[in-house]
Amino acid sequence: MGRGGDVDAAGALRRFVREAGGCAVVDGGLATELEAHGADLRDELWSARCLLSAPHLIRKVHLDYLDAGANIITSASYQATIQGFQERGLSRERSEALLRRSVHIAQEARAIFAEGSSKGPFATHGIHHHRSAASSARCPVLVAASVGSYGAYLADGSEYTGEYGRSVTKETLKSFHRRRLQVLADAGPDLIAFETIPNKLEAQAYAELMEEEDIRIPAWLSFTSRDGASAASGDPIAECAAVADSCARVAAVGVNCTAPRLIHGLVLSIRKVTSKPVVVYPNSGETYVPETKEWVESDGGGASETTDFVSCVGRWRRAGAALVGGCCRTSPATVRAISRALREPDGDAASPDDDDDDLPAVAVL
Ligand SMILES: C[S+](C)CC[C@H](N)C(=O)O
Ligand SMILES: N[C@@H](CCS)C(=O)O
Ligand SMILES: [Zn+2]
Repeated sequence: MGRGGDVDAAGALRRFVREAGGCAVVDGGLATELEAHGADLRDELWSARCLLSAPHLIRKVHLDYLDAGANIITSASYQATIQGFQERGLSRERSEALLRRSVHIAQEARAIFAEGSSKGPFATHGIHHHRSAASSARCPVLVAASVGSYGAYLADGSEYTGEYGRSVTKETLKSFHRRRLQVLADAGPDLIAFETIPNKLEAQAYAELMEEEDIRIPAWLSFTSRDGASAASGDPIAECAAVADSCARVAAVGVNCTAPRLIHGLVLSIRKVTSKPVVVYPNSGETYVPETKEWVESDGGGASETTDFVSCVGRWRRAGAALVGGCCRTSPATVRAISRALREPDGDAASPDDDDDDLPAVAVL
């Protein structure tokens, strides 16, 4: 048994999910919402660029997601790496400070939101809004430190293919992520979100790093998929989820930045190999074009899929999802609708889903 043998990260997250009403709301796309507010992310650093140029905008977007009912907000560190910043001429110290800053900005937003909430239902940071049930005092907001995959750093869209080349081994990935993970963990987030993972190798690297660095902060491992059966690389999703299941420090496992139409089947496949909470935060269903860093409508869905996104939330929950949010090209409006859908009687786990027959019981629900 590893050093994490006495850790029950999944149990702690299950308690949080229960406090949140049985299914927690994760925020929506951060980078694409920054873009919607005018940030230009056509850059190798993508959203991490805003840590340098527009930290106030990052805080605003976090606040918008909190206003929309998010129980968990995710830091702007997805594409923030020490290597990426150093390639821009920043010192190691400054690079590490920017990583810490990403977590602190989210924590600042949470504090501002809490202060506004305590002044009454319509007083949050001076904006008249409808206080959501999800943001009740009973359920504290969690800050997740985002760790984007090695593919994110490559800035070539390989978080959607998992094609890192033969020379990239598990050790390469561990040494790439090690210091970054230490710095982010030291900044004091409540969770670590290893997200947009395209292959099993990177999941193994993360699980080993959590043990070797004795990271006590619960983490989730969230994969991308293009076919609904495997991670982007072609590694079966069940094998990827099993890696997460075998690590006591991993609190949840799931899928993000994947088309909504693939989510239901992926949740069912993941549930077959783990009783850890399942997290899903699909993108809009559009496809990312790395060369132009733009999104285009997909053949199989696109805009109409986005419209249907929220109507699927109850079904995903009945399939076993315990944390639901949005990824790229989703917005605070999406998160508000998810939050409402989960609070509706129909959004609960009471009605059995035909597809769930052969699945183990999940304690969180
Ligand atoms: C999740 S993708 C849309 C992030 C951006 C990508 N790594 C790039 O730099 O092009
Ligand atoms: N947390 C990141 C994920 C990108 S795939 C974001 O929302 O920008
Ligand atoms: Zn995304």
